[in-house]
Amino acid sequence: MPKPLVTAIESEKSAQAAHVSSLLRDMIMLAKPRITRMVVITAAGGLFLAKRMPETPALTPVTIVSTLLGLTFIVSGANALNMYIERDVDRHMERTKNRPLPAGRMAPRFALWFGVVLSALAVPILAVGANPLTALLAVIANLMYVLAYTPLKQHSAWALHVGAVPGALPPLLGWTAATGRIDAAGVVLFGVMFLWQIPHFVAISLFRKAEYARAGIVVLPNSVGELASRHTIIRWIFACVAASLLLVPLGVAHHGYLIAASILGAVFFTWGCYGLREGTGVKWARSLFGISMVYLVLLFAALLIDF
Ligand code: HEM
Ligand SMILES: CC(C)=CCC/C(C)=C/CC/C(C)=C/COP(=O)(O)OP(=O)(O)O
Repeated sequence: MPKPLVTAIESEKSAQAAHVSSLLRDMIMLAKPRITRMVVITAAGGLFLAKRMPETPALTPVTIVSTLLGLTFIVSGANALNMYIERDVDRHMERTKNRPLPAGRMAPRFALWFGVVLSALAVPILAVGANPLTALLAVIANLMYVLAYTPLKQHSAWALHVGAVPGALPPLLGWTAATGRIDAAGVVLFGVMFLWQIPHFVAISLFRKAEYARAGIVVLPNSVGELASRHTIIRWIFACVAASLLLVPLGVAHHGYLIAASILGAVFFTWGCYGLREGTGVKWARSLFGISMVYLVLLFAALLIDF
């Protein structure tokens, strides 16, 4: 075979390989992998915590794998559908403009089908591998995120409270996957997650308020102002920390958790209050966002380790 033909075939093959790997990267990007991973960690928290209850049936590997896989699929599907709906809005924000759809690397129909297929696949996995209640709640979370939260973002800062419902459901889904029931402790886990999301996102919207304004997304700092937003952060951190302690009287967590949750809560709350000082601007808001992540990871770790 003459050399130029071999070279042409090889370069064609390497172009195809590059195309496949870039498509795979974009499919992963559609799923918002870091948020999805964190959501699945909170679901795993609910699952393993419920296992501690004496009346919980033994957790089988099938239940564990189906719950975590089904949730990964349904959350990834929800994220892809959110990106499909927001493909034009995402073009206006620095943080989102390089996503596959606004950057023009992927056809919108592909993202739509990717989201629909992943979400649909999750339903039998959750219904059979865990139970129908878990599948039903997961579908509600998916629909609320895609059809209620996502369009509402353009119209009202209350979208945050709507989006916080699907965001808070995963630990309860972990709980129902293990127990087949909605119990008080599962509801408290839902409550902690719900309350945590308000300071998490108000902090983000403080350091990205100009971007959100440009994209036409209504966020608290642009509707009620900076100071009121900082007060909001403090109130919701307080409620979140108080709710986290309720797991102790409910008997699912013990002294080790109580100490850890109190210390973590005190740090989170103190840092929230620090935002009321003169001159704490974007840098503080960014640090509070970082602290919100560390708080959540360590709170769930303390819950699972407990002693
Ligand atoms: C209404 C609820 C929520 C809203 C509006 C929201 C919004 C956001 C936004 C806009 C970012 C990007 C921050 C930036 O870099 O500028 C972000 C990051 C993040 N969020 Fe949330 N979030 C919510 C709920 C959640 C939930 C429930 C979880 C998980 C349990 C979560 C986990 C994360 C993680 C891990 C990151 C960092 C991701 C990264 O570095 O790409 N969020 N969130
Ligand atoms: C079980 C199930 C299906 C749960 C759905 C859970 C889910 C995807 C939670 C994330 C919560 C959330 C509102 C994220 C931000 O979206 P955004 O649109 O504000 O973020 P963006 O601006 O980065 O697109």
